[in-house]
Amino acid sequence: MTHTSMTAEQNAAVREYLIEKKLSTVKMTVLGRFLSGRRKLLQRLTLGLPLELYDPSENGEHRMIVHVKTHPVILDFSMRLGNEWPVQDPWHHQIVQQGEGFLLVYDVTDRASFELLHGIHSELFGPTEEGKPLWVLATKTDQPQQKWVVSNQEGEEFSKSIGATFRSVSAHTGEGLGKVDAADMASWVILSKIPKPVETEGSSKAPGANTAQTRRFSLHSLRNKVNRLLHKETK
Ligand SMILES: Nc1nc2c(ncn2[C@@H]2O[C@H](COP(=O)(O)OP(=O)(O)OP(=O)(O)O)[C@@H](O)[C@H]2O)c(=O)[nH]1
Repeated sequence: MTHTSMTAEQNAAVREYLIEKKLSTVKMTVLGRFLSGRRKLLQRLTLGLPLELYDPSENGEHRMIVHVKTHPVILDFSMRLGNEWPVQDPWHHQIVQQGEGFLLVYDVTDRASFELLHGIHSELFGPTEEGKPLWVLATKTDQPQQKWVVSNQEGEEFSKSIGATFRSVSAHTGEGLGKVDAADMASWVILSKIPKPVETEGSSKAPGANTAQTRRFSLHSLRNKVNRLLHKETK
């Protein structure tokens, strides 16, 4: 699955949440092997910087404003620079807990970077992360086919097995790293932050959500729940 559209009910729920919240921040955690291309990917996504340009202020933290249903949303990305084996680093546990959405990045020309994602997911993710949207990003897809050691099919199968959305991206060409892609991510994370929507007959699946989060929304009860959440957050 590379992209799923939101239903009309889900779109309405997100719109309603944003009207009430005025300005939302979405915290994204970026995980992957060192040199897998996370930094360049974030620089492309948040600054539109081409591959050759270097941002001297780079520290693994990136922010951008996107517009979701015309409302501004701050996307706040965190990653750890140059870390070989993230599961041994307590800081990673912390950013996973703080994350509201996750980008699991591998380099299509580096099998170790793909294998590492299995370990990252099984060791860093627990019940608290259930229902938080995940994306598996296959990067450096501009590289010639003969350099690829992980096919998109393999990437998609892994992504599906962990309930994530698969995307093929390139910091070189900008594939999958436009403002529209960022706004789409923000929408799904916002939807996942709206608590306990009521299940009605039928279901619709959000990217990255497992079957436990497969729901449809009753707008009336959702409005009450959003109000309750906002009331709690402003206390
Ligand atoms: N061809 C190609 N090269 C890329 C792409 N993204 C990153 N690279 C190259 O891959 C190398 C690593 O990229 P980084 O973004 O620095 O990787 P990182 O995951 O942040 O790794 P650390 O620097 O160790 O934190 C650099 O030489 C980049 O120029 C891409 O989309 N296409």
